[in-house]
Amino acid sequence: MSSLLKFGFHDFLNAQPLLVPLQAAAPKVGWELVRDVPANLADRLHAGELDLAMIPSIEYLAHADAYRLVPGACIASRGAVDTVLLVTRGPLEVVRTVALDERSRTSATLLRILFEDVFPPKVQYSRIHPDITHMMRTCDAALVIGDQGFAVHDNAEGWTVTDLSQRWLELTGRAFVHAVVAVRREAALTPAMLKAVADAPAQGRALMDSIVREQTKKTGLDANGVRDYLETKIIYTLGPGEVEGLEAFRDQCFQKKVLNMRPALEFAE
Ligand SMILES: C=C(O[C@@H]1C=C(C(=O)O)C=C[C@H]1O)C(=O)O
Repeated sequence: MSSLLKFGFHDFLNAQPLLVPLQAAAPKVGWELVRDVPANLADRLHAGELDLAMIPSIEYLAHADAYRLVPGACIASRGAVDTVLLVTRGPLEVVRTVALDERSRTSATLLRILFEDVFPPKVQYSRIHPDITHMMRTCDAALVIGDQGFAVHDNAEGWTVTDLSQRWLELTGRAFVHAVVAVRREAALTPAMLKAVADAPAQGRALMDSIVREQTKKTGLDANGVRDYLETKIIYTLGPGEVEGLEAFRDQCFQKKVLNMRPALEFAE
């Protein structure tokens, strides 16, 4: 009897509609869920400590030779997502230093792609703990992802907030794929595992009332806001439009030399 596969997942609000059904499936399909922040999950999958994981999409693209995509589920958005935000004080042309949320890999890359021609040359990036007050005290701008994003919308400091997914849509006309489920090539997924991932978006939708109730309690956010975010901002199904968005991101990364090849997307089966 083989041991349980280790399946890494982040714990942001946006992950809950996938995380809840995948956790419920664990005893039946034989995986153990491991929680960590997205950047750490990427490093742990790369090191072979995890067999599969929801990782930043740039990490899948950068290591496509070692991974396959698990079909059916992702974290994507089309237009304003509300939680992947560039916060700036003053005009963009004078930005010299940018604090990057240390948990992010995809949004940090998207930021460079979107703002390369807008920021003055030689902008300095540093990865730091996602505390917006600290970030803005130490840098001219900050990239915030995940639940921390909710806190910056109505800031009293007069900061300008730019939604990166909205910018991406304006630039490309496409959805943006923030994170995907990647599996190491040597790990074999059973048909039950593949089905559990593919079914997770629909199951998450069916469980939405209880997820909204629980997450409202946990985060202290407004219940309608939580529901709107999970039901209308985040896209959980990796469909043809999301695959096109991921390919467009890959192509932009290749053009801007963030990637040194244009890997074909290969799915686990
Ligand atoms: C939509 C979001 O996408 C997240 C962004 C990630 C990244 O920048 O690497 C990783 C996981 C995603 O859940 C968010 O942060 O709210």
